[in-house]
Amino acid sequence: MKTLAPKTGNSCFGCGADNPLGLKLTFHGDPEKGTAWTEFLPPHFLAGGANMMHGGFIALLLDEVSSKVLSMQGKRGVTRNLEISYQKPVNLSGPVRLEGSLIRHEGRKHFIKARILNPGGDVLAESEALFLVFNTSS
Ligand SMILES: CCCCCCCCCCCC(=O)SCCNC(=O)CCNC(=O)[C@H](O)C(C)(C)COP(=O)(O)OP(=O)(O)OC[C@H]1O[C@@H](n2cnc3c(N)ncnc32)[C@H](O)[C@@H]1OP(=O)(O)O
Repeated sequence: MKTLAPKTGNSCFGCGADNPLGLKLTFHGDPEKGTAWTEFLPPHFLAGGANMMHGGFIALLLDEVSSKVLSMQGKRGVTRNLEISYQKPVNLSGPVRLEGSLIRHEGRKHFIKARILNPGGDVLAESEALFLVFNTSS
């Protein structure tokens, strides 16, 4: 098990310590299994309408936990493709869990699935992403 905490000098909206507007998320994961996860209480400024999270922020969270699957393995890459299925509203009144896992990789191309769950375990949104990694030769 590995933990990635926000670092000084990183202004990433999702995980950096130096973005005053950022979420400052800490992630956990298993590099060998290719997984990453976190749990947090979404702030209300992520709202879209009513008490629901904005769909763009849902995409951000899925992208973020997907990228952390790679970070856990010491890999650096960027999102080439992100396909999202919005299944239920993400309610802003309670905590959410983000989960990501590596499906497979073909050289620099890494295929990663991710999802957002409520405390009851309901899947609210899920995604499949293609990341292009810059520091792998396998
Ligand atoms: C410096 C580290 C910083 C690390 C910083 C980490 C920050 C992480 C933050 C969270 C993640 C982000 O939001 S990152 C920010 C959002 N993403 C970006 O800004 C990336 C913008 N896009 C790009 O820069 C570029 O498209 C790249 C580098 C990703 C790829 O360019 P490229 O090398 O020219 O390759 P490209 O032709 O586009 O396609 C790559 C391969 O994917 C295949 N491909 C494309 N779509 C699909 C698809 N749906 N399913 C299957 N395969 C696909 C193509 O056929 C091709 O296969 P083949 O012909 O090779 O076989």
